[in-house]
Amino acid sequence: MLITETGGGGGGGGGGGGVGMEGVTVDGRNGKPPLQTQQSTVWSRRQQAVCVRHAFKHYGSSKHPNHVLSNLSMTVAKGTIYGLLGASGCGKTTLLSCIVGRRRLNTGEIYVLGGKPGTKGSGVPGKRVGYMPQEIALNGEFSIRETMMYFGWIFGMETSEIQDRLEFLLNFLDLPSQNRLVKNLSGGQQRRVSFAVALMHDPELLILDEPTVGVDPLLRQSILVELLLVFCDSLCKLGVQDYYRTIEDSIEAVKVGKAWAAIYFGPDFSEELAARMLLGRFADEGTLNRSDIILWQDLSSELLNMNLHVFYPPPDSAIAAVETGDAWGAIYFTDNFTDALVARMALGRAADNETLDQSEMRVWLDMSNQQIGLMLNRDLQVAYRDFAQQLLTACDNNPKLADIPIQFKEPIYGSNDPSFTNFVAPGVILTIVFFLAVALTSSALIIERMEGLLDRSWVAGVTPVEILFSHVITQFVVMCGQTALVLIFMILVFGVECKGDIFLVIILTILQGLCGMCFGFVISAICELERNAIQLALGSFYPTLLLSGVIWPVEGMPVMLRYISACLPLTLATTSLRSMLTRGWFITEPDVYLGFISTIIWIVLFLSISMIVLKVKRG
Ligand SMILES: Nc1ncnc2c1ncn2[C@@H]1O[C@H](COP(=O)(O)OP(=O)(O)OP(=O)(O)O)[C@@H](O)[C@H]1O
Repeated sequence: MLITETGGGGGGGGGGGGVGMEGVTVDGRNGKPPLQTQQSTVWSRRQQAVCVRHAFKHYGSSKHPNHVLSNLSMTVAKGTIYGLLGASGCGKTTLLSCIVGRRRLNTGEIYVLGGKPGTKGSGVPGKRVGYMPQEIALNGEFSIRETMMYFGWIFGMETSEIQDRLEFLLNFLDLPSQNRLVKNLSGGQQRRVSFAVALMHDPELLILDEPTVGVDPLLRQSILVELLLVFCDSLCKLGVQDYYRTIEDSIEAVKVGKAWAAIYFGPDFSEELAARMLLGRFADEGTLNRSDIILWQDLSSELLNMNLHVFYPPPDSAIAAVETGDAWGAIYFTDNFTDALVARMALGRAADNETLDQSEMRVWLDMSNQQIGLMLNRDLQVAYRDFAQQLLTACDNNPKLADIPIQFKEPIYGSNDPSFTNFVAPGVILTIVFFLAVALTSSALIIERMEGLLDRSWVAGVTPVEILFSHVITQFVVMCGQTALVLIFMILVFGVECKGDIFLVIILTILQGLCGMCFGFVISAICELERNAIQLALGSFYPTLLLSGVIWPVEGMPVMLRYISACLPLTLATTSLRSMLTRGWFITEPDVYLGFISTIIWIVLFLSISMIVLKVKRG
């Protein structure tokens, strides 16, 4: 068992000396006293619970390094409680994170339970260690029971086994109902749940990073007592299976070869040992004696030593009306407009310039809204054509003379009266689904990282692939719900036409959602803080919206921008969805399948980047 406590923090920490108890002060520089070093052979290093040799660790660049560990060596023997004492910021947490395989030393060696942390087969990170980080490192939305189930399953425990252990720990650590949510527990209760998680799988090495930080002296004492009970309990599991009533009987059992060791705890052992730890060097002789574990060992075999393990964001007024926004357009007819128009039609090519000028109506439009402006423009031309046709008919002329000499046949795709809604709908659907999914996942890993939960999972042996896929699977359900809502609203409520295969439309939309989720994971893996993730997600929204052909057709962009556009995750998918919705094309058309292919490529790319970033950060 390895425990850290900040020195001068009001009496915490391990007092020196005593059976199975060691206290050590960490670091080097900044005027803090260095650790004592110990010599040992490779074989003996592997026999220890923890063995650190010539450890050097700095943060920052090699030009301006912040040295935290400087030539530190320490040994924690199996079967001992080891207290790591040091001033705040001297490097205790750094050392522990190297021991549990979360960080690497710059130089030096670390052996944990016989292997090097992070190497194959070492079991560290993994279930051989129980780790209680300095932060609570628990998911507040889980109940105590769900928390234990979550970590129990990670450690490969059976549900029944977890339930038994849960009941024991609830009782042992005096925890409230297992159905209480972690976020509703008091600070001290949350710490004890965190402690229970570290003890859950009965690990060989228990690593506690300031288990009593932020708790009142009474709770501090009770946590220490609990620690000691765990320690005693683990000792008893190791070799002493028979219980003898008196010391003499126990010793006799060793003498006659019935037991390998006799362990004796005094009558007030737990309280005395807690007092010894709280008082440190001020503990009196009596407390020291009464808190000693008295051990008679048969050292005739190395076996007993080998098996000892311990457990963690206008013209006038008409034009004025447009200017003030009270009208979308102003139309002015000259005083003799009708006569001039009749003369224009009757005179034909003989019409003079004044007749031509007086026969024109003048229009001032507010074109700030392209859709309303273009619609008024089109409606005015249609109104003129209808009026001219009636006039020509009345004058016994062929009304077709009023038409412009172009025949628009029935369109192959779409209608003669295209709606802007049908043009933007595919892009809008995909943009909404994509960015809702980004919002869903862009902070997932950050929250876990900030709460310390991610660190705890790494130490428990969970891999980046497992972390990522667990998020993909759980968030996928929510994303499917969001996708269904968007499609139902767009098609059933806003009447967006769907001429293609609805099944393919749904698949492509879900794939885009998945793509958005994976992009969110990239953001969440890269960013350390939630606000950076929000800025990156929002920052990527506008360029994507403008360059993906969602609002402005890609064909209308400068050539350079078209290339950039083709490289965005939404562009080919939007073209594909538009082809399916308005043209009714099937997946055999390149415009359609390219959208699917590009989306899948983006998903794989985003997942790979997230995984690589997670792996690099974990290392
Ligand atoms: N990720 C990091 N990047 C850069 N510097 C860091 C990082 N983590 C820790 N440090 C620095 O390393 C030093 C040691 O930090 P560490 O958390 O190991 O200390 P500690 O002894 O556990 O402190 P405390 O008792 O206050 O928890 C501190 O100066 C800290 O600012």
